[in-house]
Amino acid sequence: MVAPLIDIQDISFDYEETKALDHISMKVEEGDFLAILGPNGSGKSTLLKIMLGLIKPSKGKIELFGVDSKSFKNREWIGYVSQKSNSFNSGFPATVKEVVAGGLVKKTGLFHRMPKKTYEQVVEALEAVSMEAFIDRSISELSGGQQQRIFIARALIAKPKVLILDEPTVGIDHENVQAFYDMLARLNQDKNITMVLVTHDVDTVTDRITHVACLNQTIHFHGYKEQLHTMSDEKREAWYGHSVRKIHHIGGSHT
Ligand SMILES: Nc1ncnc2c1ncn2[C@@H]1O[C@H](COP(=O)(O)OP(=O)(O)OP(=O)(O)O)[C@@H](O)[C@H]1O
Repeated sequence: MVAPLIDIQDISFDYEETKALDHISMKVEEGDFLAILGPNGSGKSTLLKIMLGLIKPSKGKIELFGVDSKSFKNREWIGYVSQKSNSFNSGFPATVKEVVAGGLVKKTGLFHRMPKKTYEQVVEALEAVSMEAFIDRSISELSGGQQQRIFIARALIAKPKVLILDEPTVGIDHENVQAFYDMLARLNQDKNITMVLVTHDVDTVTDRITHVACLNQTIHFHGYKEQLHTMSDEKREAWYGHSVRKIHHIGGSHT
């Protein structure tokens, strides 16, 4: 049997006084498109950072591709687009191709002329996010949504098997959010990239995802989105407090 790509085993995490995660166990399997949902402060970003190895759990362990994360070497298999990736200084002088090439694991340094192979890799990554026409543009001239696609291309150029995105649609206007999630769904289905994302766009993301994890310090539900309606009202209340109505349509429940 193939090992889960991410296997979180009974982890807890405290920031000094604050308990952020409490005995979390969950697995992400190859091909999943998982949305992690939860109210503000429920530990979503903390969980992503643990998956990425940016912070170590206070308790428990995590295996990546079947290997204990402490000895996992193939970090390039896990791509990451952080929440604030597109909120850089608007005067940032780089071109799109320079930003995307910056995602290569083996960097060739700063170049006057980009090597042909690097250029081809940049084009391929930009094609995957339908942004190849923007290759020579300055990144600072692009819209928030276009910049976010460029940062995804920057993650894709290293050929990750999993892409982890923290609220990727922040700064993207409403009309473009649908198209953005369609693009992620294509990467998931056509390029077999497993997707893990944190989002508040519950309405828009529902059609594209396969799995949902409902987090609020602990996991209140994790499974196929179609099964979410089996979650009891008490669990929903414990998970999301007063805003539970917001997510009732996922999984086919209309209560
Ligand atoms: N660097 C930090 N130092 C101390 N406490 C922190 C730190 N980062 C997060 N926290 C606390 O840990 C808890 C979980 O935070 P986290 O950022 O993981 O939540 P989140 O679900 O991503 O929130 P949001 O939806 O608002 O982005 C919160 O109570 C938060 O205040």
